[in-house]
Amino acid sequence: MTSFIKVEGLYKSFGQQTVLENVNFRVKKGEIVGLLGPNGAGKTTFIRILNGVIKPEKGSILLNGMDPASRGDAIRKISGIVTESAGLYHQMSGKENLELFAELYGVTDKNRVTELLDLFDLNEHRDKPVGKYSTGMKKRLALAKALLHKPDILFLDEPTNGLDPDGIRMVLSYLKNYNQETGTTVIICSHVLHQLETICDSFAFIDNGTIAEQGTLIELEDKYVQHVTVKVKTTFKPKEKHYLGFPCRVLGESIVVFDLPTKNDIPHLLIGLLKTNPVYSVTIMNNDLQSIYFKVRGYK
Ligand SMILES: Nc1ncnc2c1ncn2[C@@H]1O[C@H](COP(=O)(O)OP(=O)(O)OP(=O)(O)O)[C@@H](O)[C@H]1O
Repeated sequence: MTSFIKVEGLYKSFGQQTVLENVNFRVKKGEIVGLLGPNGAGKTTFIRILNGVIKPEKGSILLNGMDPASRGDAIRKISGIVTESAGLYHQMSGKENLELFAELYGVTDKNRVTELLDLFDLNEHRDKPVGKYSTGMKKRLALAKALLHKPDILFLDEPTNGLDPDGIRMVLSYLKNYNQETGTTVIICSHVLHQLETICDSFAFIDNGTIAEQGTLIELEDKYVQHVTVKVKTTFKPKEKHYLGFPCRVLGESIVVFDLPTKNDIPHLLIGLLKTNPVYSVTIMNNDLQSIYFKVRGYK
């Protein structure tokens, strides 16, 4: 399949500081990609380069067949961006903000503003000044603003910062639904890994200015998680520190933790346990995005 975004050998420095170094990155159309990395890794810089706001020194970039460095205006016509500041006018109402930006973006569809106010549950607050909006409402309005011109690609820099768990769930589910309904490609930067895990199709890890790893959770798991720790809810109570040769320990009432060389040993363990005891659940404890993130970064 051809890539919607293809980056090869990208370099960017600010003065003496090299921020991005030999970045290679690919995204398929319609994918939601999580861009992860520690503070200062270069995520925002990378997004600004992809969106044509700043230029790299070296490397090739094609986004929908266009080079952002020379075709920034064309790229921004097909992209939406949500950053921390969001660029909303606080003295104006939500509806007035969207109407103003719709005009600036040349949106001709007269129903688009109402459609987005409905989609993001903001209709009730449409006439309230944005300065009086809650953080969650502002985030939803920023997303609505970014989607006014029906972009093919959406760049989101920390879209759930400052939101409570309800707000986070709401924003992420809007995003996922929107992506599924429209096939919009989404690049999302966040430090909250368990949130990304629920909505992203694949992940790219930026470390020391380069993409240290990119893939789906299954691909990353196959590469980084060989040894697995499983938590089993069962009435089985081990009398020894090993069971069927696997190290085990009691974690709490009806929970036993087993260390297995690979996930292919899980069926063998379960068949053994089920001969004598019921098993209510089995959870792998070390194959989540956060565990993989630390492995990619070289932590044990
Ligand atoms: N306009 C600029 N001029 C000089 N240095 C910059 C500029 N923009 C970014 N940097 C530097 O580039 C490095 C990467 O910054 P960037 O904002 O891209 O990182 P980030 O991964 O998005 O970080 P965070 O997770 O904290 O948002 C930092 O050291 C930053 O100080």
